[in-house]
Amino acid sequence: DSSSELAVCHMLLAELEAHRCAWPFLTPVNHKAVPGYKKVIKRPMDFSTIKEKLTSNHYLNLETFIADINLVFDNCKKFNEDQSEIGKAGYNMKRFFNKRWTELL
Ligand SMILES: Cc1ncccc1N[C@H]1CCCS(=O)(=O)C1
Repeated sequence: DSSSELAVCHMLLAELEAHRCAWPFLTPVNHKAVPGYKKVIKRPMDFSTIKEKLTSNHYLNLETFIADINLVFDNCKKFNEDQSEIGKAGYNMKRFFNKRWTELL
């Protein structure tokens, strides 16, 4: 049911935030400090924004939550070179997330 799904979302988000490769994704990208980001990335997303949406009951179910998590990694892949530090962190986080939520299915 949706309350247990939301408990799963909280748990997954906590694990993502605790991951050693989470540092690029913990707060919104400062588009004033990152040239081109505002123009290129149409729907910015980060873990702190997801936590705020989760705690304010914005997510109706697991799939809307997973969609925002994947937006974080899709934005990362679009903007960052694959072999950059941030690009590699995004790839590691995506692999970790996919492994964890599929284990919960
Ligand atoms: C995810 C991402 N994509 C593109 C550029 C920057 C970022 N993240 C930044 C978040 C704040 C700290 S940082 O400035 O080192 C990295």
